[in-house]
Amino acid sequence: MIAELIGAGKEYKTGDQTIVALQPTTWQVNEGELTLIIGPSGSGKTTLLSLLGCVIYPSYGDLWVDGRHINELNENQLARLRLETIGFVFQGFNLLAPLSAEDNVELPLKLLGVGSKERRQRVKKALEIVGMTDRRKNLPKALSGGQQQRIAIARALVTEPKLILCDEPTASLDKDSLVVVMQELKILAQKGKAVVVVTHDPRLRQYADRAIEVKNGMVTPIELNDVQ
Ligand SMILES: Nc1ncnc2c1ncn2[C@@H]1O[C@H](COP(=O)(O)OP(=O)(O)OP(=O)(O)O)[C@@H](O)[C@H]1O
Repeated sequence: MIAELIGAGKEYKTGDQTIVALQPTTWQVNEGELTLIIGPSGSGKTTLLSLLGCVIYPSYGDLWVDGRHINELNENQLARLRLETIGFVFQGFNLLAPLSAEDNVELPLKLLGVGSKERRQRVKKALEIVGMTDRRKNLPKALSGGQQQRIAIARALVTEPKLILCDEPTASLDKDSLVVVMQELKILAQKGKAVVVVTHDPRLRQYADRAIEVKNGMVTPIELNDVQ
């Protein structure tokens, strides 16, 4: 198990209003699995992903990621944990426009203080895994959406994170790119990573090992066949 919520939930206070974004939830994320998070807009999916990503603290309950009790860590410790343990892939790719593909992939390693020789080796390997070696010198704008997402996946995996969190990773992609990106994420799960994907797209169920549904802030496990 890489992450565990024990009665963990989140509420937001805006003015005198309190919004329960995620009700108390007990749930585990396992290595070697690709898990889908589905559910209607505003139901709490991103909130759940943000908790797993150690981007926000739970308002109640306990959150454990990679054996660390998140409730007890300060912001700096969380930032370090994110950098070392978690890879993020977003719908909008979030690549830095002035940097080449390979410089984007290299960035997290620089932030971690990895030496230049090892950085080069790891960037090379990550680009090979996503099949983007020949486009490594390109700026993001010279790449298709699918290619940019593959670079974003290389950036997410270059630090060898145990947990890869994806927020609508295929939403901006055509059908062929969707297949390539999901096959890559599936292979990462088969190699032992925990991969969690928030999606509205029922086509992704064929790549998943399990699924949960979030509705009105409530998390319920569901059968993959019922993903729609
Ligand atoms: N920072 C915030 N401050 C106040 N309310 C918030 C905040 N973030 C989320 N919420 C509220 O919490 C609820 C859950 O939001 P969340 O973004 O987790 O839903 P979602 O399922 O990811 O939605 P979508 O599919 O539209 O992205 C919503 O009612 C949202 O308005």
